[in-house]
Amino acid sequence: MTEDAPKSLQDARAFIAGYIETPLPAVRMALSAAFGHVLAEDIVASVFLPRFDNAAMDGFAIRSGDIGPDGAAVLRIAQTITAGEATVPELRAGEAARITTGAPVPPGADRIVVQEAAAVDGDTVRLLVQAGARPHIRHVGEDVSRGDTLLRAGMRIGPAQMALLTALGLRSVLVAPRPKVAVLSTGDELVENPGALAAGQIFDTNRPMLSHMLLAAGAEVTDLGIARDDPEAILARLVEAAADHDLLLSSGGASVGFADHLTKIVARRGFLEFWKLDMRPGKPIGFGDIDDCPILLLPGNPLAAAVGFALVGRAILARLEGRPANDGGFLRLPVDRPLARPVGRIDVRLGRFRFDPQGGATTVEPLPHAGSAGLRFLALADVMILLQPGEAEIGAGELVDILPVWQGFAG
Ligand SMILES: Nc1nc2c(c(=O)[nH]1)N[C@H]1C(S)=C(S)[C@@H](COP(=O)(O)OP(=O)(O)OC[C@H]3O[C@@H](n4cnc5c(N)ncnc54)[C@H](O)[C@@H]3O)O[C@H]1N2
Ligand code: MOO
Repeated sequence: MTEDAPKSLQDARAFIAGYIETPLPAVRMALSAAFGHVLAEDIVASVFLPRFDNAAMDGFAIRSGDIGPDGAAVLRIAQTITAGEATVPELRAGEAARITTGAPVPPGADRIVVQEAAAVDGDTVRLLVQAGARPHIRHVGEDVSRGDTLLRAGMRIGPAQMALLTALGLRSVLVAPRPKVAVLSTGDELVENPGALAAGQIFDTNRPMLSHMLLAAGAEVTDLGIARDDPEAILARLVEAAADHDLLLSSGGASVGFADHLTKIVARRGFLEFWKLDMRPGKPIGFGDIDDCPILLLPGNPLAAAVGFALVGRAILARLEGRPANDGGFLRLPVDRPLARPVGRIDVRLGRFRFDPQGGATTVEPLPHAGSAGLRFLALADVMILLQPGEAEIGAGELVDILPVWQGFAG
């Protein structure tokens, strides 16, 4: 580590933004396979949406000139147009076309009158157009014009982006590949579930937790299993994985105990860029590389591991995918009760949304802080709350930084 290695969370995130300068090389991928990936190109519309004028309501397409001064029109039903119709004859004066929502508007027609305002009698229809009634036509290009830049490189393809790209008719897109992340748990006390626990042993909870946090964040996960507290065994697994992964993630052995080997391993084989941040839980977080593959050392305490992943791990993934490491900062919500302010370091607390039944603002209710080894309240939490250090107490209603515990594809 160098003298000026980051000590604060903010500096650590800024460091990562600079450390991972270039995103993973972009790949062209079938649109159908691209869900969850981050765009590596701007998307510029090559078509208009809608592609043709179409009816916004079920009813009758007419010419406004046929409406009398009293708003009434009696017209001959000359054609029926359903959605999907390929060729539509022109609508002449005195004619109406029965039409369904989404069907192409016939040339000559300039408004749809809803069927609720129509009385059909054989092949004629009597329509009553209310003053100020809307024409109910969706015009070519009113949603998207050819040449519009719709999505920017760095945006993730979620369900709505998928719908838009599909509507444009794109077959493939240029995206960042999913970062390949290898996850290793370390500790002599750890046992895989299912399995039998002997005295002093516990189930490895960090690996399933972190793996699913990674998957939810859009990564591809390799399970490296559990390594004993043996530096050579740990190193061997990490070196092997470094060859074909974009990030290594370890948990446990990150602190100062005589059986904590991770920082020494990284410093020996690669370079330890930073270790120990001014925050709690998550203090012994470390970051460096092994054989040029970035490695994030997470503490063994489950809450500390979750906090470290949420605050530093997601920032690394963001950079690998070509997104900013600190997507516009944190969300802020008012806390529902006073809280002691930490001194000299960030305190990360767990919180739950409180929706006001009277329709007032949503607030955050801090959950009890039961130490960084606890799992119970993490399982009840919606968010992590970042309490910035300072003097004055945090008052009820004061805005605090929050970030989701469980984040689906959102940076
Ligand atoms: N003398 C000091 N002791 C400790 C310090 C310190 O500064 N000085 N820091 C404490 C803090 S803060 C944390 S956080 C922990 C982090 O320790 P390690 O990263 O070295 O983790 P371990 O010692 O291996 O384990 C800590 C704790 O977590 C349990 N654990 C580990 N891996 C898993 C897993 N995969 N699933 C579930 N639970 C796991 C482990 O059994 C321990 O109970 O160090 C403090 N100590
Ligand atoms: O980082 Mo440790 O979990 O604060 O206790």
